[in-house]
Amino acid sequence: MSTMNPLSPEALLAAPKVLLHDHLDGGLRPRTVIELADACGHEGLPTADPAELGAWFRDNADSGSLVRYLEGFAHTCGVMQDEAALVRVAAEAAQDLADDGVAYAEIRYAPELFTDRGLRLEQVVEAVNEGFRQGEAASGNRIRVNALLCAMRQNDGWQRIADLVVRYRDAGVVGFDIAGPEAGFPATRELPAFEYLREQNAHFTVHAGEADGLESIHRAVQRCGAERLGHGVRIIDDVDGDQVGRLAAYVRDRRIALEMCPTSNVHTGAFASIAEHPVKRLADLGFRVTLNTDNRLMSDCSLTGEFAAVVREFDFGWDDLRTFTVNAAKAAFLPLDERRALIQDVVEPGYAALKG
Ligand SMILES: O=c1[nH]cnc2c1ncn2[C@H]1C[C@H](O)[C@@H](CO)O1
Ligand SMILES: [Zn+2]
Repeated sequence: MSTMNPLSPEALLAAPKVLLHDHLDGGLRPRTVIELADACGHEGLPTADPAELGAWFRDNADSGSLVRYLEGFAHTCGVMQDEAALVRVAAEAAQDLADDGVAYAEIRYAPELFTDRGLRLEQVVEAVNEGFRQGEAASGNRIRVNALLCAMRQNDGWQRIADLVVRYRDAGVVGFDIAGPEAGFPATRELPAFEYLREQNAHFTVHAGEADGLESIHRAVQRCGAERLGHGVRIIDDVDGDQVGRLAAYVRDRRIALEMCPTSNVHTGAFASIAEHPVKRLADLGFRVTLNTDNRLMSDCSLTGEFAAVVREFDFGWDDLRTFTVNAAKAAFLPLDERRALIQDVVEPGYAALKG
């Protein structure tokens, strides 16, 4: 650990960060949920007090079950059913991440969840893009944001979302994902959507190895062709001490990024505590580990906070945090020149300055 510059909260906030796994509908400001609910007539919020509502989301999320965790999204998606709301939520997300020291983010959402009041999928994508552009500008362009579009694994019609990803590939959408409950909804349920994306040379990540085990990771990587894994934490089940099994070795050797979200993983019951999280073991074994937020509202977290939590628990130093950030920049769904520029012009100088 560097003794030159302590890993203070201020220094961690200032460190340039790259965020690959953050859900738009999991990151609203509590006050915005309340104001939008008022404006659109969404009923059933447990309280109209922002601090209490934030605590309610957190308590609901900290349930030990992914299915329970996902229940909180009814209240965020419920208030995101018109274009103005989507623009606002997306703009605020970009600003909040910029204020958290995030230089580049890929924010994901499922367009089909915002069509209850008649919006078309294209209107959803365009409104969210507009919000990201507004948020970038409002932050003084301290951050750049791209979108990932999710299909919900329990719903049919993943191909429609894959089509949107290809259609908007030059307009701020850089990849595809599937989200929602893992158990009972394998990633191979609509395999042709992934085959289509590969045929189109489009990028995708897959939520796997969070609630379900190694077989879900095997399906995502070997059947679907995932370039990154959402969470992927159960890959640790294929590791015994320093013995790395065949699937884990494949994931490590192909540099398939693990989008790890420690606080969220504790809330959904993947691990009992951050201390039991495999982030350090996997990093030591050479996996392409990245640190992420998942759902900033539901898990009451920030990327700076996730950095602080793993520093506290595992004694990571500046070099480790720089490695996690470079890993994320390398795994971003950006063209190679832009990934290199992010690393050389933003990440490396930022950490060099902080390290002292
Ligand atoms: O950690 C997660 N695992 C699986 N699905 C998730 C997770 N966090 C959020 N989601 C779901 C709920 C959202 O409505 C959806 C799209 O952002 O993705
Ligand atoms: Zn997620």
